[in-house]
Amino acid sequence: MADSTLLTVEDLSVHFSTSRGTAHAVDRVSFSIEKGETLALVGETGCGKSVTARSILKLVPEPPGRYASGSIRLANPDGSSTDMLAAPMREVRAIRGERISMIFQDPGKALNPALTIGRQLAEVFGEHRLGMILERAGLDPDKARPTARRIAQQRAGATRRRVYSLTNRVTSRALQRSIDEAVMAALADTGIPNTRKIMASYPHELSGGMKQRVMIAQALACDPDLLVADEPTTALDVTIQARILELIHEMQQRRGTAILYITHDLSIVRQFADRVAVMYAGRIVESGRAIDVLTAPQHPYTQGLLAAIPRPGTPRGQLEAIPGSVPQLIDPPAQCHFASRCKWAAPACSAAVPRLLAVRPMHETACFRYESAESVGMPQEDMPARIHHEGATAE
Ligand SMILES: Nc1ncnc2c1ncn2[C@@H]1O[C@H](COP(=O)(O)OP(=O)(O)OP(=O)(O)O)[C@@H](O)[C@H]1O
Repeated sequence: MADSTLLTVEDLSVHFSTSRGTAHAVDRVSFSIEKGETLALVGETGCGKSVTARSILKLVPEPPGRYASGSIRLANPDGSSTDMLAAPMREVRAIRGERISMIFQDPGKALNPALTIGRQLAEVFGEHRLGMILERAGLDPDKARPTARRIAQQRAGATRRRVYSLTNRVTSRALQRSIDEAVMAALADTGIPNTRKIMASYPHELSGGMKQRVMIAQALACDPDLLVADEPTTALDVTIQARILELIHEMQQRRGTAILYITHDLSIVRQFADRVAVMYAGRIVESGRAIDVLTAPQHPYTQGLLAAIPRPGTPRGQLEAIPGSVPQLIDPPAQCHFASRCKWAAPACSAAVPRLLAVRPMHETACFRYESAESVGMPQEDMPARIHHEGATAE
């Protein structure tokens, strides 16, 4: 693992047992994330983005899921690495929240139904942002650190009497005020009005959009090395979306956080991602720097996705949608999954799985058009013809 690499996913396959057979939700996926960079994972619904994201935190339910192959290695500060799939659960749990945090599509899963919002966020702040809390309270970190932890625990459920038995009353009040202020500010940052009322509420008392914002505030407060954001803003209106993206960006600047951003929205990729990986039917079919993939896409699927984006001034009905739908993932045949939807498909495409091949530095695509006929063992006439795309430099 290079010094600058934070996470390396290698040959990851995740299968689900279903009554109809084995669903190959993620099929031999490899990618890496550098420290501080934003990698966007894009693709249509059902192509395996969320399962990939959950695998990083080892959150795929087993059964029905199963990690069929691969490793997910997180670089440690001492130069070693932890394979999230092989590490003991105790170690995986310690990494969740502390080094990798996740914003889920469904906020319900990330919040504890039994605690008020104020209490669960206080715990996160007490655990992960203690330095900032102490500074704001005007306290000496060396003396006040254990006290602050206890107070955060108390806010998160321990008994008041126990905390007061352990702490000095004045320090305790200053800290509690500081934690509450930090929590309120974090909630207000995500556009939540009336933060005091929200802090006193339980998750079930909040709307979906409100819960989503609480979860985002919680994930950002963890100050992780890696934030995995799975369509974090889909349920939110456009102004709030822009604010959330700004907050994520601010944290990245402050902390050097790496981000895996999962989205359908290619305009977000354009604005925020350094690199992009395009997934189709469980596999990565193209990856590269965002600018290269967006301006000179090489895979017919990526080209189709980009052609389907509505542009200002495009008359209705003139958008090029990709014909057909994502194929079955149950016991899939060993072939290019996109062949049935591809206008350049040739016999070679149904005979084998295309490998990811560099078409220029840092830009790879899995399409037989970039293979030579000899390497695939096909007659030239059975190979798909290469096409030239505007801006492409690959021959
Ligand atoms: N618990 C499960 N049991 C069976 N199949 C599952 C399970 N979870 C996911 N899958 C399958 O894995 C495939 C990938 O799903 P995934 O949620 O990763 O897609 P996605 O690209 O994130 O889509 P979306 O954008 O809609 O979330 C889908 O075909 C889905 O049906």
